[in-house]
Amino acid sequence: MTALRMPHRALHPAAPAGEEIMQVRNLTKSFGGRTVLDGVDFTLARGSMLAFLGANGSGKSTTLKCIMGLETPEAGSIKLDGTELSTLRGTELARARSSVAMVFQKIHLVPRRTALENVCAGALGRLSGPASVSPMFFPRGLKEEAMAALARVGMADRAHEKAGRLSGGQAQRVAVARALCQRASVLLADEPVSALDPRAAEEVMALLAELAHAENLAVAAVLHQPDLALRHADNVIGLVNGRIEYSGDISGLDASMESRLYTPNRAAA
Ligand SMILES: Nc1ncnc2c1ncn2[C@@H]1O[C@H](COP(=O)(O)OP(=O)(O)OP(=O)(O)O)[C@@H](O)[C@H]1O
Repeated sequence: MTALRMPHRALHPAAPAGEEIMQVRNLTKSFGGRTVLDGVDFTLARGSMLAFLGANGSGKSTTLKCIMGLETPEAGSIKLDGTELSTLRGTELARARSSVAMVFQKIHLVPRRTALENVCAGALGRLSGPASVSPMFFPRGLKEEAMAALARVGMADRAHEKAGRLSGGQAQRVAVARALCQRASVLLADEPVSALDPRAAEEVMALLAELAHAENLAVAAVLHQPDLALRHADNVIGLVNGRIEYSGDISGLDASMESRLYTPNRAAA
């Protein structure tokens, strides 16, 4: 397993830790007349990691999809850096969205491209001309930035390996490096470690927390394991049937709260 090597210097100078970068208010979404998100409120702050917990179907992924614009909420407000996303169109919306990166459970790397090329692809939103259509034309500065991002996640020595030859944990770290190369200030992770073995899962969670704190990223991760949240997250949103059951510091995630979040059909009873 590749050792994590993390220089302390931040890759991109950022705003002060603790600054609220995203405010979500009254997020409401239904599918086929069934409400799956019911007035969800939360804030993402730079320099901290928020974990979304809750039983299957409680609305965790739908929350992230609404933020990413992959689902359209019926009501609610999503403000990024103070700007309501639903008021933006075209290039303004694209620019705002490019500051939000996503990491998925099924790692979306191009397997026949190298780790370095995959990381460079994080910058596609700001490239133009030939560089935007072929890795052959990626500028040297971008490759240097991508190498720094790979070093940041402990993967510099695998930069020229095809992504398809990496282990799940290594591939997920490359996906995180791609988000760094996107220069995102918000990193959303939907079950980022569900497909990884326990040790790789621990390493990737530690990496996400370390990046949140050292790079001043606002990280939000959907997790299925409360113990991972306890070890790595700063704050928790606990959902039950699309409603917030718990919102606050990780210290409030005790055994009684866990049982409230995971008792089958509790809210439906
Ligand atoms: N595109 C869709 N069409 C219809 N129903 C959907 C759709 N997406 C999600 N749902 C439903 O919305 C509810 C919330 O789903 P969501 O995926 O957000 O839950 P989750 O908490 O992420 O669950 P899991 O832990 O199983 O991934 C579920 O009942 C799900 O079946």
